[in-house]
Amino acid sequence: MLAASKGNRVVASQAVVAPADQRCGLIAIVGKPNVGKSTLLNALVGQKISITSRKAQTTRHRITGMHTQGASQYVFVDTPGFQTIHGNALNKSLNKAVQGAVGDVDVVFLVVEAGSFTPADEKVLSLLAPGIPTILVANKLDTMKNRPEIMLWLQSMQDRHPFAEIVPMSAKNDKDVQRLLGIAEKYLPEQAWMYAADELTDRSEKFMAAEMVREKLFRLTGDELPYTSTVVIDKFEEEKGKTKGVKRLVRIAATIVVERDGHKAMVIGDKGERLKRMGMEARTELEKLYDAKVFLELWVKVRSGWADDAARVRSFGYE
Ligand SMILES: Nc1nc2c(ncn2[C@@H]2O[C@H](COP(=O)(O)OP(=O)(O)OP(=O)(O)O)[C@@H](O)[C@H]2O)c(=O)[nH]1
Repeated sequence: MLAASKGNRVVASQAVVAPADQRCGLIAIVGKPNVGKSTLLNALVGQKISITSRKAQTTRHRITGMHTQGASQYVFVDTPGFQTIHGNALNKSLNKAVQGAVGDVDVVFLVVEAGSFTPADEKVLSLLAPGIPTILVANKLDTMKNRPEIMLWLQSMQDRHPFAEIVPMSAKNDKDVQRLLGIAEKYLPEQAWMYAADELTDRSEKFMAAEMVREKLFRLTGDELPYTSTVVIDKFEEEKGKTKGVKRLVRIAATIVVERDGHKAMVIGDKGERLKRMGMEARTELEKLYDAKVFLELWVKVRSGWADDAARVRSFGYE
């Protein structure tokens, strides 16, 4: 129920935060293996979810989770390559693509074990694009008991690199995690949220499917179609790829609900051309977003006055 309680909390805050006052930024969590990146991510997000961004410029990232609190939305991205850095891979597979993945985030959390900074840590640090604020997360502080030693180490870290911040903490301590969020907040650009504040459920991909069809619907019908038209997802089923390297399959059936017969004809278009195009475009984009094979069926239905009918709206799953 973590997601639900979180959802309630952030929805409440959403009501008072105007888009002009919002902050939203992409954060890459990097570090050599076993320093606690996953533990930290899970603690920051509340639960691990997989969702992709609506923002075109972030398609190189896989969004692993987000956290919305007060006026700020933290969007955590995966950086393929960094997560698997070890041994020989350091020299072989660390290439420009990996660097690119962290080249356009707003903040980097470089996670290391407090009290230690090995050549592997150094390597990760050297791959970070200059100019992006990097917060050194000195994790597993709880395992270090010697205070003077910690102070000396922190000092040496300060001398080593112009980190934006150095945060000694434990990913297993909720207060520390909150403190990290507070410290990182000022590095999030002042811009509107990319996601709804409560978009933290496993229904996110389904939500994205409706959004995508809706986007095509309005783009391809121009201003003719009233905004009361909507998209309902009737079916969203996924089959995991059983073989390694084979993409999972997502089957979606969606209904575009319009108010009048005239609107239905408009959506379908001449010989069904428009509806076909909507389906094709939405499918292509969803395949990219989900990194999956997508089958998308689109239907159009007329529901006169449906938008005024609260019970019916509820039955469509909009509450
Ligand atoms: N004592 C202590 N242990 C921690 C802390 N954070 C993580 N760990 C432990 O460190 C181990 C590695 O944590 P992960 O979160 O899997 O580390 P990771 O960096 O994601 O590892 P890779 O997936 O190999 O890159 C686990 O056993 C965690 O329980 C911490 O703050 N204190």
